Amino acid sequence: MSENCSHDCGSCSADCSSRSPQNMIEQPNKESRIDKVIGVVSGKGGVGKSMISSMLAVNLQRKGHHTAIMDADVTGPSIPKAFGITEHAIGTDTVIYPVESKTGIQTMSVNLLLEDSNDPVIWRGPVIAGTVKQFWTDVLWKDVDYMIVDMPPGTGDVPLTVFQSLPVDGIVIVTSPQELVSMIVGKAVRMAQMMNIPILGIIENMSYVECPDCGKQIHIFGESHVDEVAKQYNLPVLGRIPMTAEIAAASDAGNVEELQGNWFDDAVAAIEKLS
Ligand SMILES: Nc1ncnc2c1ncn2[C@@H]1O[C@H](COP(=O)(O)OP(=O)(O)OP(=O)(O)O)[C@@H](O)[C@H]1O
Repeated sequence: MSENCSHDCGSCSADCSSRSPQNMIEQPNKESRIDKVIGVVSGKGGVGKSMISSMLAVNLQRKGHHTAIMDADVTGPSIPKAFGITEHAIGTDTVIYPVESKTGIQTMSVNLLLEDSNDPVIWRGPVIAGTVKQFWTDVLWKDVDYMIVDMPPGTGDVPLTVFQSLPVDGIVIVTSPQELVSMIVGKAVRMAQMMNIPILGIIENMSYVECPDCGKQIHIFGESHVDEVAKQYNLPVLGRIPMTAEIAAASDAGNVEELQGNWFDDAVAAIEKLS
């Protein structure tokens, strides 16, 4: 325990004996039902974490599970755009209702609450972290089998809040071949261990480009090191997602629910095993 311990574990990440993460878990809205919560994390921005979060939700929903996405990336919210959601969330004095995507995935994002979704969110860390907490406590999540939480990149205030306040059942780490994979995975692993949260595995995005003529996989960022790193931390690789024009176009046009492909099968199976 730190000499200056204020006994407020919410503002401290020290791995000490007096930490009891379970005690800090917030209660969801009393009418919500949320079974499993899966966090999607990455070491830095732009590796495709939001795209992967969206596709995990899309594939789980396709398999008949009631699915939700919480966009905890408050300053860089991308979920409504990926799903083509333009309406605002509505609420009463006591609850906020999530907005449903075309296939019925329940979504909540700060962009659904802003008057103009182009407005920047210029809030300090504790306000952002408080917003994410409210997404859990004040939103009425109806009958959710799997909630995917799209985390902001890194290991800052908001991931810490999510890990401490939400009963996260597992995390998926997203990397890309050009990242310093070993260091980034190492940090995510350590954070999850400190919070006692299981790691389901690693997904490598933008792994390769496939030649449209011969089908050869071209590793434009160089050979991947994800296998070595996965072995080092004893984690499975849950997917290698190619860089494709279809993926880019679908997330830009709000059509992620129309994307086909079996790239997420292993990750979905790992999530389903949580039940
Ligand atoms: N496999 C892929 N193939 C093609 N485009 C992709 C792929 N993955 C992601 N993209 C595109 O890259 C951009 C960044 O992706 P995304 O928003 O999911 O990243 P992110 O890691 O969530 O970023 P941030 O954390 O900065 O919000 C998006 O325009 C997305 O459509």
